[in-house]
Amino acid sequence: MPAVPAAAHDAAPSGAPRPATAGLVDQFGRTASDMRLSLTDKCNLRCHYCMPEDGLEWLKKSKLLTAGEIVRLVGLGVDRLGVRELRLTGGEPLVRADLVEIIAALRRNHPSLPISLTTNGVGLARKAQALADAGLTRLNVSMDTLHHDAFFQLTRRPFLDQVLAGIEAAAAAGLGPIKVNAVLMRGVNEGHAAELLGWCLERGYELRFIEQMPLDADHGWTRDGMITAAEIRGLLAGDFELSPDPRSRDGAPAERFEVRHHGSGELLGTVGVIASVTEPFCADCRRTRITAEGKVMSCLFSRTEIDLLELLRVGDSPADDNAVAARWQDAMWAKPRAHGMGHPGLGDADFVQPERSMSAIGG
Ligand SMILES: Nc1nc2c(ncn2[C@@H]2O[C@H](COP(=O)(O)OP(=O)(O)OP(=O)(O)O)[C@@H](O)[C@H]2O)c(=O)[nH]1
Ligand SMILES: C[S@@+](CC[C@H](N)C(=O)[O-])C[C@H]1O[C@@H](n2cnc3c(N)ncnc32)[C@H](O)[C@@H]1O
Ligand code: SF4
Ligand code: SF4
Repeated sequence: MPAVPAAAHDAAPSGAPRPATAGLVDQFGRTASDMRLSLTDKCNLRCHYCMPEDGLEWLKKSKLLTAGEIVRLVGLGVDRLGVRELRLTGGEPLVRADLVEIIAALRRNHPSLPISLTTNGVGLARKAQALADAGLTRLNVSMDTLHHDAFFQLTRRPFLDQVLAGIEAAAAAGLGPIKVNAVLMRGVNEGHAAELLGWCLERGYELRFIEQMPLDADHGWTRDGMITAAEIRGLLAGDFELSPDPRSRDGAPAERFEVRHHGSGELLGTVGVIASVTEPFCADCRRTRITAEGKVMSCLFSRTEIDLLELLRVGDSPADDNAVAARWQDAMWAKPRAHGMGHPGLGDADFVQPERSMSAIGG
C-alpha cells in the first residue's frame, strides 16, 4: 500500500506509526465517527461564497463514485471503521438522479444509521416525500435570506420560492428536526439575520449562522470582510436574548444558544453559530470526508487528498476491503490539528486556501 503523502503545509506530526486500532483515529487523539460524503460537485446555484458565476468544470460522470461504490464505502465505514452517522452533501445532492435509490440502499444495509442531507432546497418540494420514504432521517436546508432580491444577489438565481416550498415539504414529510443554514455577507443580508431567526422560531426550525470561510472559488474571502460570530450575536441582540444551551455540544460545529425575547422566560427555540474562523472547534473534530470522486479529505481545509476510488475499481475481493480500510485509516492518521495546518489560524499569514472550493470538497 502506498504511504500517505504528507504535504508539508498539512502539518500533522510525522513519523509515529498508526496504531493497529479499528477506527479512524488521528495523531491528536481524535476519532472520526461522522462521515460526510459528497454525492456530486455540480450545483444549480452560484452562491458567491462558494461558486464562481460561470460554475466550475464539473467532474465527468465516470469519475464520480457510483451508487454501488457509495454503498460499499459506507458499509466499510460503518461495519469496520466506527462511522456512526452519515451526512450526504455536495455540490447539490438533489441534482444526483439516483439519490433516492442511494438512500434506499444505504437504509436497507444500515437500518439504524442516522442519514442526513444538506441541500440548497431547489427542487426539494417534489422530492421530499420520496427521500423520507427511502429512509432519509432528517435534512438541513441552506437559505440565507427571506428577501428575493438579496437571495438573487447571493445565489445568482431566482429560486427563493422553491427553497421555501422545499422546506415546508420536508417538514411535512417528517424530515425534521429541520435545520436552516445561513451565511451572512456584509452589505447584502446581515440586516436580515434577526428576521430570519424569527421566521425559523415561529416554524420550529433550528437556524444556524455560519461564518464565511475561505473556501470560495473566486478567492474573494478576507478576514476583515467576513461577519464574525461575535457580530452575528450582536445582530440578534436587539430582538432576542441569547443564553448558552445547557445541552452538550458533543463535537458539533454549531454552538447552540437558547433564544428568548428580552425580559421573558419563555423559551422560543435555539439558534446555532458555526464559528469556524473566530471560534474554531477543531480540537473535538469527529469528521471524515469523502469527495464525490472518492478521495478522503481528513480536514475541510486539507490540501492532501487520498484516493480510495482507484482501489475500489481494482477488484472487489475481501482483501481489497482491507486495503481500502487501511488507506482510509492512514489518511485520517495524517489529519492536521486544525484547518489543514498545525494551528487554528484561518486568515493568518501562513494560511494557504485549498485549491478546491466548498462545493468541490463537499461542504
Ligand atoms: N470548519 C468546519 N466547518 C464545518 C465542518 N463540518 C461542517 N462545517 C460547517 O457547518 C456547516 C453546516 O453543516 P451541515 O452540513 O448543515 O451539518 P452539521 O451542522 O455538521 O450537522 P447537524 O447539526 O448534525 O445537522 C457546513 O456547511 C460547514 O460550513 C467541519 O468539519 N469543519
Ligand atoms: C457546500 S454546501 C453543499 C450542500 C448544498 N448545496 C447546500 O448549499 O446546502 C453546504 C453548506 O456549505 C455552506 N458554505 C458554502 N461555502 C461556504 C463558505 N465559504 N463558508 C461557509 N459556509 C459555506 C453553505 O452555506 C451550505 O450550508
Ligand atoms: S453553497 Fe451549496 S447551493 Fe451554494 S453554490 Fe455551493 S454547493 Fe451550491
Ligand atoms: S477545519 Fe478541519 S479539523 Fe477543524 S473542524 Fe473542520 S474538518 Fe475538523
